[in-house]
Amino acid sequence: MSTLFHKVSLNQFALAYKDNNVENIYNDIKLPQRATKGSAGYDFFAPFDFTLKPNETITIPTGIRCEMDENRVLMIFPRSGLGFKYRMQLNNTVGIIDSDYFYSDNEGHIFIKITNNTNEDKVIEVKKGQGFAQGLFMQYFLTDDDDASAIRNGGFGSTTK
Ligand SMILES: O=c1ccn([C@H]2C[C@H](O)[C@@H](COP(=O)(O)OP(=O)(O)OP(=O)(O)O)O2)c(=O)[nH]1
Repeated sequence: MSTLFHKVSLNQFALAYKDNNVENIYNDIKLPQRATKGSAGYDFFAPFDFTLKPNETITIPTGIRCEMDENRVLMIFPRSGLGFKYRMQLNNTVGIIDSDYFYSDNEGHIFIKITNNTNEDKVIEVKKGQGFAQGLFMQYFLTDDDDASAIRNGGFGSTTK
């Protein structure tokens, strides 16, 4: 039984983050953490600075992968602060990280895609190390006649034929 965040390898991170400075950015990546004893969400920290003008979108390679038991799922939500102040939104509304994603060829690298959906013309500025999304672990259940047996490899529609 385990539930643990890990970093993806430097090579894997470099496939998604193409920059001369990739090694420094990678070394500074922090594993998600809860802010307080009673917090439900593990904050995901920005690996680098980014700015989003109104209606702009960015896909953040978090550098993080998550190992968890088969009956768990990690759900990614916005942090309330950025949502309340700026209408920052996840493009998929909620990110679903499946337990078998960890074993994908991409090491289960978690991507978080967000958009500045402001209706007040606000610019979102997120600094490296700032929490910009949060992940919640949940338990899920199966139907009595469930017989899913396919093996996942990859994300975002990889199991859709
Ligand atoms: O915001 C997200 C959402 C998903 N994923 C990864 C983890 C997840 O296990 C995988 C597949 O996501 P999901 O099941 O939501 O996508 P799908 O479009 O239903 O594809 P699939 O057929 O691969 O299940 O992509 C992310 O990295 N970030």
